[in-house]
Amino acid sequence: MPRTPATRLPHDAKAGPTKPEIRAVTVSKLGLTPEDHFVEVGSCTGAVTIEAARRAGRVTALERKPDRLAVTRKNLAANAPLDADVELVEAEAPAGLPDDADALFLGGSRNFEAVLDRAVETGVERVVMNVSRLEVAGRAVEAFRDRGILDEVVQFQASHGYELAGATSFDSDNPVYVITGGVGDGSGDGEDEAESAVSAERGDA
Ligand SMILES: C[S@@+](CC[C@H](N)C(=O)[O-])C[C@H]1O[C@@H](n2cnc3c(N)ncnc32)[C@H](O)[C@@H]1O
Repeated sequence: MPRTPATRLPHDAKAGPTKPEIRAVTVSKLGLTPEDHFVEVGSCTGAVTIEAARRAGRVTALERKPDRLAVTRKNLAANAPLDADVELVEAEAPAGLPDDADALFLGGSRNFEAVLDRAVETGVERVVMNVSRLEVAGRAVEAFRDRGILDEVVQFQASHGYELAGATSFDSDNPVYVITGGVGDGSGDGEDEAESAVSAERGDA
């Protein structure tokens, strides 16, 4: 199998990029295939957009800040050729979200509840949201659970080794919460699951 090229990000934005280790986990959770229409909220540097464009057939990337959308565009060009048809949209989601997404990634958290509502309405199969702030992560997990679309929450924290006095010490990145779910995949049976878990803990028959 040909080796996936490294993602080049010569152009910088004020936020991002999502770190390579988190991108690897994110695209794996999204399970992208060439049949998929992948939609991203908050493309910023385009780091996730580029990796998704190597896997999905179609990519729609939304970014509310025009200067950051310009960075997405430039970094995409720096990684050409990419297999997917890529459309960049300047919009603050849920505005601008297409109705036919198979996989949705929320890298930006503005209006995330309304974005999740749209995901439910339009039946998005796979939804992944990355959050670094604790309070937002808590609200986001509740929002997935309330809509019956929560599969799992994984917290990642990578540390990078560096040489110190002939040995290896580590610099740690901030932790990131990767929340995954989706519509119609049998996930998140909401109240039923919650009730059985509580019963099991209480030792009910
Ligand atoms: C943490 S950055 C995303 C980093 C990106 N994954 C990368 O690797 O560069 C979040 C971005 O989402 C954008 N954003 C937040 N909420 C948004 C929304 N509802 N619609 C569109 N863009 C949004 C912000 O402007 C910001 O650029």
